Amino acid sequence: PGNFVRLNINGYGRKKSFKSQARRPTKYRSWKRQQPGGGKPRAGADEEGDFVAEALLEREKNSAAGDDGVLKVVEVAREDPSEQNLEGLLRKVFGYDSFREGQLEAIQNVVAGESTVLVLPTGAGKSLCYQLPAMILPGLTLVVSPLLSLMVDQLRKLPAFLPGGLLASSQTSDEFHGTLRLLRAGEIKVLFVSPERFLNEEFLQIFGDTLPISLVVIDEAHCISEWSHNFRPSYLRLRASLLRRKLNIQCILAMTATATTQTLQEIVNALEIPSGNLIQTSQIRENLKLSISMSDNRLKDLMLLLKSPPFVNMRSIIVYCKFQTETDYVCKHLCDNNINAKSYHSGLLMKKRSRVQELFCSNKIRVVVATVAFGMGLDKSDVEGVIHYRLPESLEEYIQETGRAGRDGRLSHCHLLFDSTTFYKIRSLSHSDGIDEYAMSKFLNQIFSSGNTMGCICSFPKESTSRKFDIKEEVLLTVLTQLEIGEEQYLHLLPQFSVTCTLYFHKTSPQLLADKDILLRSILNKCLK
Ligand SMILES: Nc1ncnc2c1ncn2[C@@H]1O[C@H](COP(=O)(O)OP(=O)(O)OP(=O)(O)O)[C@@H](O)[C@H]1O
Repeated sequence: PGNFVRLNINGYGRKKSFKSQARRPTKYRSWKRQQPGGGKPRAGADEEGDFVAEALLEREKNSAAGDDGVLKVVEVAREDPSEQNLEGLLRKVFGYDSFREGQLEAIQNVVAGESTVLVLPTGAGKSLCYQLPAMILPGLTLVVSPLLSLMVDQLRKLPAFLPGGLLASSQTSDEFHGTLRLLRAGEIKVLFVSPERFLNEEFLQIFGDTLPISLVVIDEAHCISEWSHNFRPSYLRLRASLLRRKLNIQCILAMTATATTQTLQEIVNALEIPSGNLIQTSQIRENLKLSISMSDNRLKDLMLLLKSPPFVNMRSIIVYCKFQTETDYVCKHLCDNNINAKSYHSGLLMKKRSRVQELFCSNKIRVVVATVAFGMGLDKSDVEGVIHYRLPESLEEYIQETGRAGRDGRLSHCHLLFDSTTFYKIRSLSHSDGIDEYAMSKFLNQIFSSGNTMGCICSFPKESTSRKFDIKEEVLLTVLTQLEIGEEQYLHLLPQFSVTCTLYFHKTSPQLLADKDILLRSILNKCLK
């Protein structure tokens, strides 16, 4: 007693506590061991680690299947990126006969070093538009992606001959340095990065002058816009001026399936993309038949829908719900009524989620009842039906989710169960991102109060700060990010972390140490004593 303090940086966290020096359990420990030069896989590696490890293992198998002819085709396309030569590369490496609409133009732009926005519908083949250039371009291709599961999925799908790596915020220092070694050895050509990690000091130090970057790809670029359905505050730092200044980036490829005119404008402005370099094909999916019905009893209507044509004859259906509990509840109801269904949401263990996805992809489950977590990165071409059990919160969200159906081009059906209670709830929530001047000034006061002047570090537990000022966590982060990236840099955001740990002080008391070290002092201020 008296010589230790429990830190709970976010006001909540893992139940386990870790003594100083002890390595905290990692999501990716097994990953590093699968990398060239790594050791044996760890017994009991955790779920997400296994997932990443599998992706890398699969890639290793793929790369063994490469052949010398590829290098020749790459060389030819590099010398002269004509349609014919790029098609040669497409056939040799990807096994496709021809480019789809928008692909060739995007690839030729990028290879010529021209920043481009690519708006293609879901499943139209956007990934190819950076994968193919990455083989030709001399430097590294960086891909910023909003979700770890998306990054893992894309890493898994990289063709042989295109070695990839991944940097996400939850990696340990060992894993980070493992990827760094591979990068420096030139063993990584495409690097996936989370937006939180991108452009932070540690990240910038990696590059310096030694690792030239040929292309930055911003996947799901609509996350840049505060008006999009999926705004991510950390995407705000993705601006052309910053990229140029900090990493000497000249060419950016922004990709999205769903962007309104306003969102597109924000993307183009932030990334300084010339107006002529917008490639957009029709976002209308002609093969999707959309329908809607008013419903006072959604569970009953869902059952009816699934038991009547056209849904009764379908092999693959996704039912989208809003909440995890709703997902489980609806799924149980379907199973009780002899419908072969499984639920999928981010509350399930990664292993269980992969299993559900696998069973669905191999047509062993007919219906997946899921939250929005199921979909991004799902590339099952023959999903025949998508049912919205709840109203989506925006049109873009609806387009993304219905976009999972009919990726093979065959006629597919999407039905929305509309109920007025959800509608009014969503309508009132749509104003909840607002923030009044009083709350804002109280929050700013706390950040810049006399104790927190220049050169000081302060930390905010997200949950309690959000409660205290009655401002949503995402809005808080948006405000902080704006203070960092505006014309004047008022503060510098350090990476977020959420762990609970116990520190033991053996000789000097924490208070004495705190007098000498501002970091320790501000950490101690947040501790549960
Ligand atoms: N030129 C092509 N010819 C045939 N198939 C292609 C071609 N380009 C891409 N594909 C295939 O189309 C599928 C969808 O591609 P991809 O995952 O890149 O789509 P996407 O546009 O990123 O979709 P989403 O926005 O839903 O993630 C993949 O299976 C891919 O292999």
